Amino acid sequence: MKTVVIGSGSWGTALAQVLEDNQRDVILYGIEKSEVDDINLHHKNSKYFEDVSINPSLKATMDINVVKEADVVLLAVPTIAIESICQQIDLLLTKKTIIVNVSKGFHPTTNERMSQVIRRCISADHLSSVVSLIGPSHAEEVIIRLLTTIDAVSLNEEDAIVVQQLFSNHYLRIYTGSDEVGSELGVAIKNVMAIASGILSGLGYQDNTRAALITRGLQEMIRYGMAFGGQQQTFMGLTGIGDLIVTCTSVHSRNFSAGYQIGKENTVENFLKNNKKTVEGVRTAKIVHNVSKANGIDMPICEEVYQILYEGKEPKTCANDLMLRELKREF
Ligand SMILES: NC(=O)C1=CN([C@@H]2O[C@H](COP(=O)(O)OP(=O)(O)OC[C@H]3O[C@@H](n4cnc5c(N)ncnc54)[C@H](O)[C@@H]3O)[C@@H](O)[C@H]2O)C=CC1
Ligand SMILES: O=C(CO)COP(=O)(O)O
Repeated sequence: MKTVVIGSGSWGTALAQVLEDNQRDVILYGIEKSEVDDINLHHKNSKYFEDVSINPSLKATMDINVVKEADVVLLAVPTIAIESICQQIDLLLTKKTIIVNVSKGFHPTTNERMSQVIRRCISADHLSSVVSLIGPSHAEEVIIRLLTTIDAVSLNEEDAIVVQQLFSNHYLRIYTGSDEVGSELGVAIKNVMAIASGILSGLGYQDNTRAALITRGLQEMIRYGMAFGGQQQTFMGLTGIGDLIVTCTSVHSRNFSAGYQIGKENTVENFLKNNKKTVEGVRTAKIVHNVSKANGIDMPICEEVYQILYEGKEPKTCANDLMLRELKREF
């Protein structure tokens, strides 16, 4: 099985190393010469992983033609680049390929989930199926082989098992799943909750507040997910509560860190001016705002995050407004 990992950023590098560790036939494709050279020449990807040596057998390339012979192509690029990369590789693929998606979020203008974008852009002749490899997994920990569990979610169970077998090893355990809607919505919306969690920490709130945020945030994820056909049970799993916990509590999380800065400064201004990192929750907050309004889904935490990011509302006021909403039963 020849696998091409597209995207020499943090997650692409960590997952390509998993395959190299598993002695699979893998190559990493990148568009940044500095990243590709760093991997090939120094066995590092210093931009993302300071002082971490990666498996010296892992090779990277800037030649996109490597996808021609691929059986599996894993897309490890931000959601905003998924459509263009799919259009690009569809011209090169020569057989039915398993496309593995690891991005968490939505298409920036159509609001489609990632697997919907991939199915739209890769022609049927070139697509075996889409498998989403998603769950609680910071690249910074997978690259140093710390124990991690995630899901291979697909409408095609056979392909989900292929991906499960390909990636599983002593430090990465893959479960399979078939609730594509619930899983993809869970991992997308948890990024908005992670921004909220960071904001609350930045404002100085502590453990009680974070527990409340995670618990009530999960309820919003379930409400939104079930409105579009996701199964409640999925939100109790790795792509629901699992990913929500890791992202809302970790300093590795770029979404949490963005929120922390915004909360600490009690304004979004500097973050919007200076951020260069992949913070998927920012665009997701806008999409969740638009879609929940259009469909009458009550998403109070996501709405306050949207107000902070896009309407310039003060974080302190948002926290206060959430607390002073009309009182109600928990369930
Ligand atoms: N970093 C992590 O721990 C995890 C990230 N993810 C998700 O994975 C996705 C990718 O994120 P990261 O790897 O973290 O981002 P990153 O910011 O670390 O790296 C992104 C990489 O994509 C490359 N890229 C951008 N456009 C491209 C294109 N058109 N063709 C080829 N390469 C292109 C960039 O050059 C860069 O190397 C995001 O949706 C993120 O939410 C999911 C789980 C864990
Ligand atoms: O999705 C992730 C962990 O599961 C990565 O989170 P961040 O994008 O916030 O770093």
